[in-house]
This record gives sequence, C-alpha cells and structure tokens, in this order.
Amino acid sequence: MNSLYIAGEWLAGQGEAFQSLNPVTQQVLWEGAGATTAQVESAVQAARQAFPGWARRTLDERIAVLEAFAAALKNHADELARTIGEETGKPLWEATTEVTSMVNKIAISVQSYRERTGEKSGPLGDATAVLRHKPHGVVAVFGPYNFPGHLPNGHIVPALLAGNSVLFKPSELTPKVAELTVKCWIEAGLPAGVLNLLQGARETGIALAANPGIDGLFFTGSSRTGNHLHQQFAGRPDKILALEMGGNNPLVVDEVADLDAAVYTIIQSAFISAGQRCTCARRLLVPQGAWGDTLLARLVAVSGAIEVGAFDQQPAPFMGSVISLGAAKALMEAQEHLLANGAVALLEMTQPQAQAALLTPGILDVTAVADRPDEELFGPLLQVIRYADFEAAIAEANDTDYGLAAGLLSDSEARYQQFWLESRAGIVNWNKQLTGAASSAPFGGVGASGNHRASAYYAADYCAYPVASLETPSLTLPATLTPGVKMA
Ligand SMILES: NC(=O)C1=CN([C@@H]2O[C@H](COP(=O)(O)OP(=O)(O)OC[C@H]3O[C@@H](n4cnc5c(N)ncnc54)[C@H](O)[C@@H]3O)[C@@H](O)[C@H]2O)C=CC1
Ligand SMILES: O=C(O)CCC(=O)N[C@@H](CCC(=O)O)C(=O)O
Repeated sequence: MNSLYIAGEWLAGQGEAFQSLNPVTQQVLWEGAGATTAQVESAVQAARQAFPGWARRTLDERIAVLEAFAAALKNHADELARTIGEETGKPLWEATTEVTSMVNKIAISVQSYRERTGEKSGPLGDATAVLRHKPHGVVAVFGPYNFPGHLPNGHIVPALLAGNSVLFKPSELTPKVAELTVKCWIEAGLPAGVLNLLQGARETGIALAANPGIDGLFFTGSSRTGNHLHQQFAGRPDKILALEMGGNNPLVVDEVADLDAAVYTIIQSAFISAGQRCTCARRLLVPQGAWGDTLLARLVAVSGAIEVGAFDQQPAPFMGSVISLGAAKALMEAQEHLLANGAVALLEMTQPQAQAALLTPGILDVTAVADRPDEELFGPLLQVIRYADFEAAIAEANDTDYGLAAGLLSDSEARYQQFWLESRAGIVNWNKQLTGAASSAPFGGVGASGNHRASAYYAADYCAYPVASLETPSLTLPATLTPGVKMA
C-alpha cells in the first residue's frame, strides 16, 4: 500500500510495516509501512524544492488554497469524523467537533497571521520603517494521536499560510486520519512538494528530527519525546522548535453554592475524551470536611453512571475508549501502583472487556500516597487530594514540574485573583472546565509543558520570523554628516 506522499506522489514506505486498529473491536483500519531515512531525505529535498515557489505566492493566493482545503474538509466531514472515531475510539459527536475545529482553524489562522505577523510601516526620519515576516523554510510537524486531525492541523495550516513547506509525521496510531487529511490538501490544489506525508513510528520521527535539511520542528506530544527533541536541538539556534507537551493539571474546588455545577465541570475536565486531552484535570483538590465529602460522594455517583462505549454506539456514550489495549493496560497498572502505595479507590477504573480498550472512569484519593509521582496519566483516572486551607491548595496545585492548565471552582472573586496570581500555568480558568481551550486564544504551557512557543492563536509567531527594513527609493547624502567624516 502506498502510505507516503512525497513530491506529489503516493509511494510505498520501505521502512517497518505497521497497522492501525479500532481500539474497541481490534479491526484493522489501515496497513502500510513507515518512511526510511532515505525516504525522509527525499521528502526533505522535495519540500526544499517546493519552498521558494510556495513562499513567493502572494498571501491571497495561499489563503485561496487554505480556503479550498476548508471546503474539502467540509465535503469529507462525515468520512473524516467517522475515521477519527474509528481510529481513536472517541465518540462520533466528539469526532464531529474535531472536524469543525479543523475547518475553523483556517479563518482563525488568517486572522492571527494578519494581526501578529502581518505587515506594518511608518515614517522613520527620511525613510520608511517596514515590518514584514518571512517563512522559516522547511518545517516538520509531529502530531499526537488524541486529536489526529485538529492538532497537527494547528501547526500545518499556519505554517503553510506563512509560506513554509511541510513534512508531516503523524502519530503511528492514527495514520488513516492523516492520510485523509492529506487527500483533502491535494483536493484543494496544494502544489506538489509543499506538504509531504511521512508515515511511520519512532524511527521515522528520529530520522526526520535529525535531518539537517529542516529549518524547524513543531511538535505536539508527550513530555518525554518533547524533552528528547529539545536536547537534540540544543546548540542549534538556527532551527526553530515549538513544543506542546502534556500536563499534570490541577483543578481546585472551593466550597461553592452549586454542587451539581461543580460535579459537571469536574467531569468535563477529567473524563472528556476518556481523559486523553493534555488539558484534562489530573488532580482534583478538595477541601477537607463534610462539604468536600458530599461533593466527592456526588462526583462518584455521577461518574459511576457515565456511558462508556464504542465510537458509533447509539445512544451516544460520553466516553469512548482509550487509544489502544497497550494504553489501557498501562493505565490499569498505574492505578494498581497508586493503590499499592496508599491510594483509596473512591471509584475504581475498570476495563470491562479484556479485548477492548474501554475504561470506566476512575477516582482515587491519593492524599495518603507518599511521594506522589508527578506524571501525566493520559486516561480517565482522576486523583483526589484533600486540602486543609486555600494556601495549601495553591501550594499543592503548583507542586508539579508541568504548567499547562490550572483551574479554580469558587464563588469568591478574591480567591480567583489570588489563584491567578499564584498559579503557574499557560491556561488558568475560573468556574470553567479545564478542557476545550479556544483556538482564538494562545495555547501552551510553561515548565515541562512547553518551550514558550504557544500554539493556537499564537502559532503564527513560530511559523514566521520578523524582518525589519528601513527603506527609501533613492540614496541621498544626509544634510549633516557624522563628525569625523569628510566628503569634500
Ligand atoms: N500541549 C499540547 O498541546 C498537547 C499535548 N499532548 C500530549 O501528547 C501525549 C500523547 O500523544 P502521543 O502521541 O502519545 O505522544 P508521543 O510523544 O508518544 O508521540 C508524538 C509524536 O512523536 C513521535 N516520536 C516518538 N518518539 C520520538 C522520538 N524519539 N523522536 C522523534 N519523534 C518521536 C511519535 O511517532 C509521534 O508522531 C500526551 O502526553 C499529551 O499530553 C497531546 C495533545 C496536545
Ligand atoms: O489548538 C487549538 O486550536 C486550541 C487548543 C485545543 O484545541 N485544545 C483542546 C485539545 C487539548 C489537547 O491538546 O489534548 C482542549 O483544550 O481541549
């Protein structure tokens, strides 16, 4: 099967063969082989060749191709949503919102490009000072599996808009969504070589990241891989690296009047996408005492009744599966490890069928666990920590190397102000779920969550570099010369 798209041609990968599976039925959805180092090199050459022509197109011409891509996405919306659901396990209603986010990314990227990286000019002395932006050249985009359409799209669209050519290395767990997305770009009339698809697993990623012909790498994925890439790019100030990584996100609950609203917001924060969003609440900080006990009892009751099912189950479930049987196993083991170290199961996460990656929501009280691991458990497992007072809650919230998202549920504005000032994260919310960040806002974290290259609305910033020019159409001698220079 032709799994790679290089220089406008579909080609068979010559690397390791792999498949993608429906995580619930284990049905094979896609089969192909990854790109070898030599194939990565030929894709980089193709992107290098295509770059000048694409960069020299006018902005309006590039926008026209992007708009044709949005139209292609709309034409294939049902097929794309179904493929996202099948390959990731997320329910169809959610996969449909992912396709909508992909379509909306076009207009938002154009707006952001004009606002943040557009052109400005004004008089400066006897010249005109002009600010323009240029693309970096050839950039690699690495995608994660949890939003196989929307998140790579969040790098690819602004990168192409700015005039870069792109090498797209999707997650090896979601190759079919990537292939469909690239077909939509082809339908949109993107010239050959401007976007190349390099399917494959880690080896393909390593070969691409190490290729000297790339000018930058835009990555969304785990902190472990992101850290590795950061080390690899050390001493290469000539290459731009944008890292969007995970989080160990805290959600602090204060004693609020509307307990059910708190429970609903916690569920939307912790269990949407089966907990497979980088913004999901991982740690729930609950006050000690009777009110906190009541909140947890209600949370456990409502979470225990959450519908979990296959992506196309009717009536629709709230949660689908996690990405694979391997991921389900790792999460079950992580739960066992916490339980063995003093955690108390308020609601134990279960895997009802051994051959399906469906997990039910889990809630563990980990207050008594000594040396709680500061790691992101990427699934529907929420860890509860009871706190004595608000200062202790903030200290606990900040007790992480990550810094992606943090939230407070509280009726007190003063407490929110304190929380906002003292919490260290790129997203800080008040009485709103942690998940569902807007594409019209910057999106990125601090600490181990990112390298200060926020994505979404600010992706324009890392897709182009500023060029400041002083310009005047004719060269004239200044009326007053610098002391010590004689022109006579
Ligand atoms: N902050 C953000 O915007 C987001 C972060 N994430 C994070 O992504 C993770 C889940 O996604 P995964 O696909 O598991 O991430 P991952 O890090 O395993 O893989 C991401 C990509 O890197 C490639 N890769 C893996 N090892 C590599 C290496 N040594 N060199 C080069 N490439 C390599 C993979 O093949 C894949 O294309 C979670 O930790 C989640 O928090 C997910 C979505 C958004
Ligand atoms: O990238 C954007 O356009 C906005 C950010 C976004 O969509 N965030 C989602 C996905 C989180 C994840 O990356 O897993 C969210 O906050 O739910």
